[in-house]
Amino acid sequence: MERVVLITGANSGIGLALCERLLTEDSQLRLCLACRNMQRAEAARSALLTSHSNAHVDLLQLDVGSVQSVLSAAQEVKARYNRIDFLYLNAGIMPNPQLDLNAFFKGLFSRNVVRMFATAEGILTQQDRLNSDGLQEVFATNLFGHFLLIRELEPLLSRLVWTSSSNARRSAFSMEDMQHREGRESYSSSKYASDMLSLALNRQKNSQGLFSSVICPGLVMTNLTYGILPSFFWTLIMPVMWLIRIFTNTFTLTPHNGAEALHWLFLQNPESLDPRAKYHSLTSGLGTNYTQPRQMDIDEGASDVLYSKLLELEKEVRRKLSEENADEEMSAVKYGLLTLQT
Ligand SMILES: NC(=O)C1=CN([C@@H]2O[C@H](COP(=O)(O)OP(=O)(O)OC[C@H]3O[C@@H](n4cnc5c(N)ncnc54)[C@H](OP(=O)(O)O)[C@@H]3O)[C@@H](O)[C@H]2O)C=CC1
Ligand SMILES: CC(C)CCC[C@@H](C)[C@H]1CC[C@H]2C3=C(CC[C@]12C)[C@@]1(C)CCC(=O)C[C@@H]1CC3
Repeated sequence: MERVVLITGANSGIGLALCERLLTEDSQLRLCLACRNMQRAEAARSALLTSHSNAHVDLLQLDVGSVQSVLSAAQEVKARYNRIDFLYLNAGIMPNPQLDLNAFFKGLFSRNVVRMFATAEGILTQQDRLNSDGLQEVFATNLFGHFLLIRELEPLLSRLVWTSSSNARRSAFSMEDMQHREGRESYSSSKYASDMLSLALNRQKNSQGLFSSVICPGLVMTNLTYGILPSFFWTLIMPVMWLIRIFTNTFTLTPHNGAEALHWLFLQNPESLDPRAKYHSLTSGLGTNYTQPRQMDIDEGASDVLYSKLLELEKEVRRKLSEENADEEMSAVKYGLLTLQT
């Protein structure tokens, strides 16, 4: 039977590499590339069809950072498919990243140097902003849009896989400020929230046949990392990166390597997976790829609280949206009446 796989943020980086790997694994697959920019989506589709000429590759317009776009895209998915075998929640952003060079050089000579290279703890901050839905952009894109998509598509779903990060950190997340309006680690906070949400989804939905997993791709050279340091700089220091890989297997570096755990999960029976584990893509000093589960630092109770808070926020945004739509209808009627009178 043809399996249907939907991938958000599939037009570049790890998402696109995953598409390549899945098509190589199963040529009968129906892939749906959910992207915000259709030109970039078309380019990705062409690239995939060059290497897999008979592949079924569909495109879906989806901006996960916009409530209206998620709701419209979900309608479209329901019209097109009667089930989604795998939903990869991969789209993500890290806007305006700032590297603290002082902390980086201090870290180089500390006991935490390997940890710093693996997680970027203490050396990376971001500047976030409000989007047009009145939500923090990083939270909306990396977490809430995906949550809404799952809620809309729930009856069609069986497997969810989140692209999280080693940068996800408990101390960056606050339940009182889940959108991270206050701090400067919105990326870390959103990724920790996705880890929690995955656990909550497993607790709430496993009995109904829905399973969720989280992965960490390691440090990968993509548009996201080129936003932290320019691509020429990364190319320049590539020999150093290969050297560092001997000490930390988290420097996966290529999108293909980074997609290792995403691909590995595609081959696993969901019942055999640990809902409290994050599955890491790792690459050894000799360049061998493998997947390793590592326990996440998460409370089950807290994950349930986050789940309820997301449900509340969902209600609120839906109410706001229907009020806005009603207002628009009213003014259209008023405008129509006015033009009729004149
Ligand atoms: N690179 C790394 O080292 C690591 C990456 N990750 C995570 O991996 C995931 C993939 O990122 P990566 O491949 O590195 O980076 P890329 O920037 O190459 O890929 C991100 C993808 O997400 C898409 N995207 C961003 N915002 C939206 C949106 N609002 N709606 C729909 N799609 C959107 C991008 O589309 P567009 O091209 O239009 O911008 C792009 O296709 C992210 O979740 C990231 O946080 C985690 C750990 C490490
Ligand atoms: C000499 C070089 C190796 C210096 C590079 C220093 C930093 C730019 C990087 C060290 C650890 C990296 C890292 C990320 C970005 C680049 C570093 C901060 C991520 C935050 C990228 C996105 C993620 O999700 C996790 C990565 C963790 C490690």
